[in-house]
Amino acid sequence: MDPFRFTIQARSGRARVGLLTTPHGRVETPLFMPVGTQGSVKGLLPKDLKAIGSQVLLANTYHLLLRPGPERVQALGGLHRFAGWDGPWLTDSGGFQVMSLGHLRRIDEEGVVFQSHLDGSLIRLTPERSIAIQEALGADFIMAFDECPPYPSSPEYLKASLERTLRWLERSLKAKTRPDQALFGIAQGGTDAGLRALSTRETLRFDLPGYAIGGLAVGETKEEMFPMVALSTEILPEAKPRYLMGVGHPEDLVAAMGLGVDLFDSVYPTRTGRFGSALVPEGRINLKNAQYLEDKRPLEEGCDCYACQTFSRAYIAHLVRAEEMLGGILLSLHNLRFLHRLTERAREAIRQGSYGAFAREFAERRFGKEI
Ligand SMILES: CCCSCc1cc(N)cc2c(=O)[nH]c(N)nc12
Repeated sequence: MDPFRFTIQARSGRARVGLLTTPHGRVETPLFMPVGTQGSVKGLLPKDLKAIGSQVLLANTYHLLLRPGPERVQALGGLHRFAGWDGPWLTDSGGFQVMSLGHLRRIDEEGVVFQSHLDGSLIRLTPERSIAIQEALGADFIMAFDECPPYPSSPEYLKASLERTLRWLERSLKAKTRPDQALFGIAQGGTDAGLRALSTRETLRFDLPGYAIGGLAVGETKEEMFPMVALSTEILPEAKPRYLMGVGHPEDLVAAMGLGVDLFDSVYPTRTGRFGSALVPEGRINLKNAQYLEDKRPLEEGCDCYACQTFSRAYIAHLVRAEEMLGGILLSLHNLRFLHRLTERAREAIRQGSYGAFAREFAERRFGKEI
């Protein structure tokens, strides 16, 4: 039986609730995936991630290639055993991080050559090697090796790049050997509607368990991004999960879920938490601001997370000012719980057939008044 069945449980407009079966359990979509770049979601224990409703974690092939190395992770039982998370894992293919982190030396038909950001050593990544690494790491969802073009890029560059990504997808698929891993293709095309449609349609020529919308959330405006998301989900098949890569602001999740996106990831909630900010329905509060030093309220009234149930804004503001680790930990925990509660409420609204009302209520509270 297919280890990656995806069934639609409910619909409300273009939004949908899905049930996605994996070898490491069933998950409900739409869902937000915390990013555990080097095999850990910074500062948070796997048991606490489970407690706040995290379902799928992400890790970076690029980072784990550089340190500790896929062979070591494989010898130690694979990502699930190594990192103590028994739910589903997704690994990105490495190309994006090379272009955003590594010192890219060359990109050609074969793949990319980059200089490690750790020790400057030269490393080659190809579709075949990316898949071999992801197979050794043992994630449930693996990504085809792609190029995420820089923003902005010329139409000529976007077209040549998406065509190469399609050839790399074919090579990624040919290199895949494990039936217990789901390979997602990644559509590109930047913010050019014609090229975005071309890349999405050509990616669909490969019958895959899921499809990612790549090349967005790379610096373009929301006005440029969302028409591409809408165009993508109009073309992508209803019956397969859609993954919008790198999107993690609450308002963007609400808009994209309304367009039929099922999976999200972003470092935003944990990174902004480490920098001292909490996500709240009205937007974001920065605990470095002196106004919170005597504020007895929780980060967010009504939030059920450990940070909100146990501590005041005043205490967390103190921790942030004192540069205590616990400050970033509590804020990361709350911010992830905030996004998981948002997707939980979204799923309930979809089941009730009232996603439109849910999105309007969210927008009124988020944009209706200043904090
Ligand atoms: C662990 C991080 C996963 S998402 C990283 C990411 C983020 C964004 N915004 C775009 C892309 C993309 O186009 N391709 C790939 N492989 N990854 C992307």
